[in-house]
Amino acid sequence: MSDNSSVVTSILDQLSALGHKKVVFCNDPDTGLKAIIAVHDTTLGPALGGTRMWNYQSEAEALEDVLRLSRGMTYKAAITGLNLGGGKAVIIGDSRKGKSEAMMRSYGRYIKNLNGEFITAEDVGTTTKDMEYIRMETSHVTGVPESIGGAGDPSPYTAKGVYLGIKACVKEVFGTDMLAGRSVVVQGIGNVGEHLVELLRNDNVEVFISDINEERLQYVARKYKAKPVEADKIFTLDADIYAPCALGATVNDKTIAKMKFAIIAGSANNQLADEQKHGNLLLEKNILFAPDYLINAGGLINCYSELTGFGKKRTIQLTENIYEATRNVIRMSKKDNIPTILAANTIAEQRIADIKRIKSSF
Ligand SMILES: NC(=O)c1ccc[n+]([C@@H]2O[C@H](COP(=O)([O-])OP(=O)(O)OC[C@H]3O[C@@H](n4cnc5c(N)ncnc54)[C@H](O)[C@@H]3O)[C@@H](O)[C@H]2O)c1
Repeated sequence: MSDNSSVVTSILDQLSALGHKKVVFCNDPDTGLKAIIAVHDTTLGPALGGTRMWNYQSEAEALEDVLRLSRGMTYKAAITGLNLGGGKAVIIGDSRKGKSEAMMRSYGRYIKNLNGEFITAEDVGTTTKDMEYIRMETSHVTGVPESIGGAGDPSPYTAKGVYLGIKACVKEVFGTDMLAGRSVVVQGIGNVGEHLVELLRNDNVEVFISDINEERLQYVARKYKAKPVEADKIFTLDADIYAPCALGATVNDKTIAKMKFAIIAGSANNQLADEQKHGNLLLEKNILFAPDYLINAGGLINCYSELTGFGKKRTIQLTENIYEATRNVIRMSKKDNIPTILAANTIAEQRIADIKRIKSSF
């Protein structure tokens, strides 16, 4: 009895600590589905966030991930000016072997039961095909294939936003946003990473790449004339920019100590292992950090356009705003001598507070 109650208390404590509204645990033995849906905040609109499928070592690890990721979505939508709240979901399992139509449709039925409070899209380990299965059960899904009326793969827009975020940082550090002659390390050359490598190589940037998938590493290296690097060597490289495009928490005590980069700007969510501590450490080391949720919003913008019916032109316009939004955050960080992540959080929180106020008055 006491064991159980302490587990319940600790889960609810975790929700309170990050300000979550709701978490739904999905368990369907018939299809093997084990998922957690987290709704962080819905002040600005329905909570939209991708579904990640990952082989988590434990349920506690999966819960921690979904809580951190869903909070990030609230901030991402807020700073991007979208009328969306923040949510995220994780499915526990191996995306290469553990998926089936039945599992995805079962998961879709859990989303349906949330009556529009949560809307999903792809993330690491899920594809447009999975979104198509979810769509068979609920309309609360985006990122479905273009052939059935969706906005398709969000990754090119995410990569474009990251590229513009890099340019905004380069302008700050080097006085011009021309990228030719600069060097960038792209960690993780999956959907977003590959598009980013292409954009950078088109600008004659020297690009180093690393990925745990050796076959993919060699393929991308050949295709774009990028330079493969062993995973454990990247943090000591003498390059201008580090672009994390794999998983989170790669900016931590150990890696910061080795870094000689001038800029960190990539697509991975939650790059700082500890926002406060590592945001400050980067400020002290004079490494300019582009807040991840600000510059990787292109994919969310694409989903928003699908939801609202705005179309590609609007997606491109909103994605292009990322350059100026990044410059604004850098300006605020310099003026107040605070980490860029803190500046971005302040702008996002202010928008949420302002809209909460008008919604409560009439
Ligand atoms: N796809 C989007 O539109 C989008 C939008 C916003 C944020 N993101 C974030 O960007 C990141 C990349 O997304 P994606 O869609 O390209 O995912 P992906 O799964 O297509 O690619 C991730 C790549 O990282 C590699 N990888 C994993 N661990 C690694 C490690 N330790 N070192 C080097 N490589 C490693 C994988 O092998 C894979 O090739 C994720 O963190 C995701 O949450 C993606």
